[in-house]
Formats: sequence, C-alpha cells, structure tokens
Amino acid sequence: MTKVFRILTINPGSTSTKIAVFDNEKSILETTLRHSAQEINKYERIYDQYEFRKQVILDTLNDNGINITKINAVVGRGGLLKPIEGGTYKVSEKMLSDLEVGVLGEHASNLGGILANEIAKQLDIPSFIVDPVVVDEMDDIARISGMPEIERKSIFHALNQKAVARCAASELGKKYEGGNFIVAHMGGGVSVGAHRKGKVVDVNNALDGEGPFSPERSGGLPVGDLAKLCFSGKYTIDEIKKRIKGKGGLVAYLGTNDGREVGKMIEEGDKKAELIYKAMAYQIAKEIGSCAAVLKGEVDAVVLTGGIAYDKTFVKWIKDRVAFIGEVIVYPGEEEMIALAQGALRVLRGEEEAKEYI
Ligand SMILES: Nc1ncnc2c1ncn2[C@@H]1O[C@H](COP(=O)(O)OP(=O)(O)O)[C@@H](O)[C@H]1O
Ligand SMILES: CCCC(=O)OP(=O)(O)O
Repeated sequence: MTKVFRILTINPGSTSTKIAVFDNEKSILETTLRHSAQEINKYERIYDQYEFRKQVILDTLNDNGINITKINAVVGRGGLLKPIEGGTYKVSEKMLSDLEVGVLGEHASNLGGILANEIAKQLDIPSFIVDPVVVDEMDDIARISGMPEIERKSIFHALNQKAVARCAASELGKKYEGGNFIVAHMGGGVSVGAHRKGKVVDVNNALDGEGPFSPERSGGLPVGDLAKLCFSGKYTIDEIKKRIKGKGGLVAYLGTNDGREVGKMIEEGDKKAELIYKAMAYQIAKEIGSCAAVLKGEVDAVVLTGGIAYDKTFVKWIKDRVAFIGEVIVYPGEEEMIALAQGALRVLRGEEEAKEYI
C-alpha cells in the first residue's frame, strides 16, 4: 500500500495567508485569508506579523477539524534569502536567522519558513521551503542595470511562475525544459518572467521598484523624480520604502489593495479607478512585450496567473495588447500550494534530497 504523508503548506503573501493540507497530492483543505492594506500596514516590520499570521493558521486548522498531530511535515513559501537555485530546502538555523533579519529585504514570504519551523518543531517533524522568491537563473546580460553600483536582482513569484509554466507546457504537449514561456503573476506584487528552456532568464524585481505597478507596489518609477522626492525633506527613508512597497500602486491611487474592490468602483462609474486599473494592465502588457524581445519572439505561450487573473475584464485588457505574441493561457489564482506539497513529498519519498541553505 502507498504510504500517505499528510503535509501542511503555509503561504504568506503580501495581501493574504494561504493554508492547505494535503494527503499526498490530494487536497483535504485549501483556504485563502485576505488581509486589507489597513490590517497589514499597521505592522512596522514583517516579523511583527508573526503572531497574527500564526494565530490565523492555527485557528483555521482548528475550525476545519484538522488534528495537527497527524501532520508529517510542514512546508512554507520561501522568502528573501540569499540568491539560490530552485528546489526543496530543509529549514535550518542559518535560514531562520536570515529570514528574520530579511537579508535581501522585507516580504511576507519571510514568515513562511519561520512559521513552518515553529509548528513542525512542536510536533518533532521536518519543515521545508520550496522554490523561494530569490530563485536566480538570470542571464548575466540581464543583471546589468545601467549604473555599475546597482545590479538587477531576481526576486519574483518563482514557485508559482514555474508551476504554471509547467502546466502550460503540458497543455501544449511540451516539456517545460523544451519551450519558451512568458509568465505574468498578478498578485499583491506583479512579476513578469521570460522562461527560456526551463530557466527564468529575465524577470522584474517584483518587490523593489521594477516592472509594472501592482496592488501595493509602485513598480519602476522615473528615477530623477524619485531622487528629488527622496531629498525633498518631506519623507524619511522608511516612508519612501513604504511608498514603493506596501503603500504604492493601487493602495496609493485608490486606497485599496483589493482588485475586486477596484472592479466594483469601476462598475459604479468611478473614472479614476478605471484609468488606474487600465494603466496597471497596460504596464503588465508592456512588460510582457519586453520579455518577448528577450526571447527573440520565440514564445510558446504567454501565461497570466495570480489573484487578479480571476478578473476577466482585466485579463481582456492585457490580451488585447499581447495576443499578437502567441497563445495566451490563463491560470487564475496559483498552483503554489500543491507545488509546496510536491516539493516536500519528493523528499519524504526519497526521490530527492533536501538541499542545505548555507
Ligand atoms: N476575483 C478576483 N477579481 C479581481 N481581483 C482578485 C480576485 N481575487 C483576488 N483578487 C486580487 O488578487 C490580489 C492578490 O493576489 P494573490 O495572487 O492572492 O496575491 P498575494 O499572494 O500577494 O496575496 C489582490 O489584489 C486580490 O484582491
Ligand atoms: C517577493 C516577490 C513575490 C511577491 O511579490 O509576492 P506577493 O505577490 O505575495 O507579495
């Protein structure tokens, strides 16, 4: 008889906490708790959200009758560690300290490994992270920014981008490693990646002022004007950072990080909301176009994913501008929870060895 492993997966995002429980690949619980900008922005540091997110997870498991003592492993979404290759990593002391400090910055996913470890340690079971947001497969040419002191970085929705690109490849009867894909993940942050033969060779840093603006981030800005704002004396460095990430994008223009709310505002005739939301779609389409150039026009499919891909009008705005590049495939939401579980299962079944973060 096949052994059944029960896996708890934890995915803290900038606008949500997603929790799922799997018996092998079979989902027995999958739930998304959305957090408003007000709820999230009251915490100064990501680590300050630890107790709040932990309680949300434990309450959800309890409310759904999940007995945590029956769980065999806990997997968290990996955060802003040092750049590493993709795969499943054991949570280690070094990883925990890097996540707590935020060696590459602050993001909700830093809590993934910390929360997984906390729950696993009480039960004396293993904890892992899979394909963290710092997976780095960029071509050297893509690292050049235009200012020698500043190197472009690979920080993006690696877990979901790779999972949905594999789904698209299989839908087209191809291997992921044999095709070229452009994936736009549209969540609290937005990342658009050029996948060439199984590697993400270029992608915008979704966290820190590159690429399209997003529900809670400014995306790339005119640098001269940003420099003036920084030295205007009106803002502290922390305030500027918050305007780039957390209080940027839709939050700054419309006061919400929720795509559904913006949709409602537009339905009610709000012209400003319509302009801003269309501008976000426009910027995402433009970024997809630049990835098409990276791939020299050899694109098997453009894949749209993330929470905002549920919005059919928004998807149409993008499709209208990028359909000339190739087939557009839409996977609303994400495949992150099953990808996390599968990463742990490969290790628990002895198919793969967990990597060490050093
Ligand atoms: N049905 C929907 N229509 C429009 N936007 C949606 C819908 N469902 C979720 N969203 C939006 O998607 C974004 C969150 O996407 P998600 O991929 O869950 O991101 P994160 O992991 O950052 O929390 C939020 O702006 C949320 O309001
Ligand atoms: C840190 C890059 C990934 C990202 O932006 O995730 P969210 O959309 O969950 O904030």
